[in-house]
Amino acid sequence: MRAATGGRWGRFWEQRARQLQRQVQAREEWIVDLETENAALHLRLAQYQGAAGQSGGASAGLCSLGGPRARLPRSPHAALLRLRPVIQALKQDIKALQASFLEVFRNFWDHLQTGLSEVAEGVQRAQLQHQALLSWRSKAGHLERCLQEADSRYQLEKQRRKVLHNRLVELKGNIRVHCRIRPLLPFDKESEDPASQNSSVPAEVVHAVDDETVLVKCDRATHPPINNTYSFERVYGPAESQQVEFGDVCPLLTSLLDGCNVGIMAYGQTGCGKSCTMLGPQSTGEPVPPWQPHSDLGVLPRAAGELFGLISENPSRSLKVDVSIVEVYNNNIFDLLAKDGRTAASGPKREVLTAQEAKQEVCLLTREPVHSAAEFTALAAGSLQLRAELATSVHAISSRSHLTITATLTTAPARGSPGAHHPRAAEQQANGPQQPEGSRRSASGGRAWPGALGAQRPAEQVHAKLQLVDLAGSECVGVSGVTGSALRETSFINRSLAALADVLGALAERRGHVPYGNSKLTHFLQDATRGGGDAKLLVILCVSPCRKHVAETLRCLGFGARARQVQRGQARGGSPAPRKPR
Ligand SMILES: Nc1ncnc2c1ncn2[C@@H]1O[C@H](COP(=O)(O)OP(=O)(O)OP(=O)(O)O)[C@@H](O)[C@H]1O
Repeated sequence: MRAATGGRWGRFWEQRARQLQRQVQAREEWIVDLETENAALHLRLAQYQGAAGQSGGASAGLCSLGGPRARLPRSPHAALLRLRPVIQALKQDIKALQASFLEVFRNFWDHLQTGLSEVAEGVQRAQLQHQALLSWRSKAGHLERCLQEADSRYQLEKQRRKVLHNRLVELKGNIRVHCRIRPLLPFDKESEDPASQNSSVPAEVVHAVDDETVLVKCDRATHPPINNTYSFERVYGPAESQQVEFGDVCPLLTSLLDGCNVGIMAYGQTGCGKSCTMLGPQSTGEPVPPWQPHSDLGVLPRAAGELFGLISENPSRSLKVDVSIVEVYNNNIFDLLAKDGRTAASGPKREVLTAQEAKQEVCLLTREPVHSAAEFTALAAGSLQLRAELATSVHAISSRSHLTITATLTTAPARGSPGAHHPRAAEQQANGPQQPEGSRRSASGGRAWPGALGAQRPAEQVHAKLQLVDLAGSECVGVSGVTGSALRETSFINRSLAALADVLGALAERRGHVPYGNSKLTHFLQDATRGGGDAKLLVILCVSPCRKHVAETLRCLGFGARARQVQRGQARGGSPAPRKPR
């Protein structure tokens, strides 16, 4: 019983204990919640305190706006009254700020609008330009096609023109004579005797009547009157320029490129303008004024320019130009390019050899390759320094020799040509007879074909030759006043010129024998003067207008008239078949 009662009480207290334990637990949880809430309230309080601090600072700021003495009264109403003007001022400031902001904004807007419209215009312009570009491009394409067509037409016309040109040259005759009257110069007066100076006969007695006629009119008391007219292919008056004169020479260069040998020769009395015509005034020691650098150039530099211009128009032909320069002095031939430049005398003496087909060759003649007009002229100018000159009473720098500048045009050797495999045979073919041991350098010009004999020299084909000849002046010994060795020179000059006249006379009369061999000059110039064929010769008669030289002038014009009578056969290579345009 007691045990049962004790068990009942035990369970009761056990339950009670559990109940109390649960209550304690619930109270602890509640405390935790309260503590959490308390912490949250503390946090909010801190936030409120912070906000109150800021508004306190703002009101202090407002008070400071009112001035140093402004103090917020204790009553809020009074404080508001004191703050009102400040607030009004602030409002006005804000309005002004707003207005200036609006102004700035409006400006910005205007700029933006302008910028946008400019961009739009730019885009429109770019589109238009693009369209224009497209249309120009198509026009350019069209023009390019037109140009190509025009170019091929031009090439065709060029070929036709070449054919016509050659026919014209043939019709005019392969030997042509021009006459150039130089102006009256100060030294003409100085050299005249006082009696003539006072005479009523005009100082100028030679006149160009028109482009083809020259008149010599002179009535002197002690001489029979002269009233002769001569006709030539072209007559130049004293005022006509070097350029005009070259305009008539130029077509011969086209013939040269077509394969014809061309000779251009200045003939006349001493001091009447041969060197000036052929070489330009520099050759006479008179510098060209710098303001007229090209106006006075003679035939040589102009022909060199034209030659290389024509060669460059057709590079596929690969024409090469070799130059040789020779002086015929006292009936001896001197190679001016073989000169080593250190000795004062002329270059080595060369002899004329007559090779097969009666073609002349000068043994061991130096041939210097040139690649431009400038090189050509410089080479000629260098060798001119070596030319024999003398001062006579007619001309202060009188040339005492005949000068021949020869440009040989060669084409590259054909593939498989025998010469290409046999250098010695090629050498002999190009150079004529074999050279002696002692003179090997000269045979090739040293610089032109290094290692001359035995060296591999290609078998070139000679395409054509251009010979520019500045003859020594014929002169009347009485007028030129020369004596001693100069007299001997004059005699050689006059004899060689007489031999030239004889050759032309024989050609004009079609004699069986043409006396080329009578002088080294005529022998050397066979290529240029020989009839029967493949050469075109232009003789430029240079005459003085002066009354004192009238006798020599008449002789010179007579020579020209005789030269005009020479009838020669058709030029070989004169009418090439039209080629396809490039
Ligand atoms: N057309 C011209 N216009 C102006 N001056 C000229 C003309 N032709 C020649 N002369 C001048 O006449 C002078 C003689 O000319 P140039 O030396 O050419 O004569 P040349 O016939 O070659 O004489 P030579 O046979 O004695 O060498 C030079 O002073 C030259 O400048």
